[in-house]
Formats: sequence, structure tokens, C-alpha cells
Amino acid sequence: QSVAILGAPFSKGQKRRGVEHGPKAIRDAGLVEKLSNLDYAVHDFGDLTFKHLEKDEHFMHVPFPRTVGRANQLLSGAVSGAVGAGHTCIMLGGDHSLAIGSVEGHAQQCPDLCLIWVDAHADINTPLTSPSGNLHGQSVAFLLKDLQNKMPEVPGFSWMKPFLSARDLVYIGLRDVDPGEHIILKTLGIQYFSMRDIDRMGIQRVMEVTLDHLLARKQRPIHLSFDIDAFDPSLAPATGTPVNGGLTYREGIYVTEEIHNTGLLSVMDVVEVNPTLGATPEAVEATTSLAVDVIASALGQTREGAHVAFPKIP
Ligand SMILES: N[C@@H](CCCCC(O)O)C(=O)O
Ligand SMILES: [Mn+2]
Ligand SMILES: [Mn+2]
Ligand SMILES: [Mn+2]
Repeated sequence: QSVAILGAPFSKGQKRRGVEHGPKAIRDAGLVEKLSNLDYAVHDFGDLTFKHLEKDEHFMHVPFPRTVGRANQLLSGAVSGAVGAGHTCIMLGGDHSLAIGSVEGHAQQCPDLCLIWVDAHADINTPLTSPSGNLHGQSVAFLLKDLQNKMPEVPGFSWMKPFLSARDLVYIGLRDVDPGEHIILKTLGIQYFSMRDIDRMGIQRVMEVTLDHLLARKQRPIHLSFDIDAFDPSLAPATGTPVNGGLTYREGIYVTEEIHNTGLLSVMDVVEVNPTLGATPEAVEATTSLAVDVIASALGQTREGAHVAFPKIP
């Protein structure tokens, strides 16, 4: 089994500095070693180089539309190439606007993919509903066919068209959803599990229903888009939009263990790690090592231990 690591040092989907340093911080926390210990052939493709476009006026109140669009066009090609080469792909952000390119590139290779979005936020605003204009809060709206007639033509995104059906998406961890997003979730009948649902049902049942919803009819590749802010801020403080009452370590790891056990994980995004936002070095280290743990768990690291099959106890 081979895994490709793609660094996407990009921050223009939001306004805070520092999230572009996420890829390096996650690597510095030992990602490559950890995955090598899981018997993966690790292909680290390094970091993409994103150009900041000089002329890039706002579209409505949306900053850097062309820069974000261009970055995602580049990322799309890189993810498509990695998946096409037979790798399981880990995309290290950078802000969550990068999921536009990551999922689009994945869909070029796997048009029947399903998407699991683990996040405190729905990231499904359109430019018309967004309170901030920030594109990291609009990623899913760019992907969904069902929202096509609600989306304006944003400059920088003419290279792509929406391809995902609302029924092929499930959210886990929601606890800060804007009114415009809530209308969209309800109108499109999107399956979501908020933190309240997790409290009511427990994470085991949430994963059972999630994987049944997405895979019962047909097994297909999984795209896991994991925003580190899905975790409780006490566990992942170094992030741009923290929200109280998030996933415990055990809930987050259970999510990724269950996804690994399907054998269908094809691309995983890990985004919104901002090493400049940790109050102390320990806070940064907690966030980056959590990112490494959740990636390792999605790729087969187990809590109970593992061994190569021996004929008998040595
Ligand atoms: N819903 C807010 C916050 C989005 C947060 C983006 C990411 O961290 O999930 C907005 O649209 O600005
Ligand atoms: Mn501006
Ligand atoms: Mn997000
Ligand atoms: Mn978020």
C-alpha cells in the first residue's frame, strides 16, 4: 500500500495569517515516520507552490477569489495525479477552501466518490449567504450539483463545475452553522450529525448510520475532509475558528478507525491547523500531533495493537 503526502501551504480562503504553515508543522510532528511505521510506502510530494495573483479584487464581499480558484485548480491536478498513480492521498492544509480542489481532483479519478465532512462548520455558504465572504466557509457549495442554480459565477472558478450529489455527503461534528447554511442543509435533505446528535446517539451509532447511508447501496471510494476544528478546542487550540464542545480524542479516532475499516478511504484532507495561533508551544504541539494521530488512525493505526500474522505464539 502506498500513500502520497501533498502539502498545500495556502491561507487565502480566510483572513488569519499562519495556516499556510500547517503542512510543515504537521510534517515536523513526525507524519512521515508514523506512516512508515504502518508499513506504507510513503511518497512525500512536498508542498505545492501557490502564486498570489496581483490583481484579485473582491467578488461581492469575497476576498481573493481568483487566488483561491487558481490554487484549487493546481491542487485538483495534483490530487488527480496522486490518486491516478494508485496512491491513497493525504492533503495537508492550509485552510478548508482547499477541499474544492482536493475533492474535484479526486472526482476526476473516482466520479462515484462519497464525501465525509468532519467539521464544527458546514462550509456550505454561498457568496450570497456567507457572513464573512471567506471561501473556506463555502467549499461544499462549490461542489454540489444541487446548489448550481444558487451559485453566482465566481471569478477564478470557471475551470470546474459542480459534480457532487447532496445524497453522497455526510457531515459529522457540526456545532456552528449559519442560518443560510441551515436552510441549505434542510432544503437539500443533507445527512448530518451535529454534536447534539453525537451526544444522543453515541459515535458508534453515528458511524454505523453514516457508512450505511453512503455505502449500503454501493461500495465506493471515500473522500474524508477533516477540519481539525471538529475536535474540542482543548485538544486542537491552534486553529482559526475554534468552537467549544467538539469531538473528544476518542470520538475523532473512532471516526477514522471506522473509515479505515471500510477499506475504501482514498483521499483525506487535514486542514485548518494554524501553528501561529497556539498560545504556547505545547498548544501547537498538541494540535499538530493530534493531526498526525488522526491521519495514522485513518490509515490503519489501531489502539489495540497489531502484529504480522505468526503461525503461533513465538
Ligand atoms: N460559517 C463561517 C465560518 C466558516 C469556518 C470555515 C472552516 O473552519 O470550517 C463562515 O462562513 O465564515
Ligand atoms: Mn481585498
Ligand atoms: Mn472547515
Ligand atoms: Mn471548521
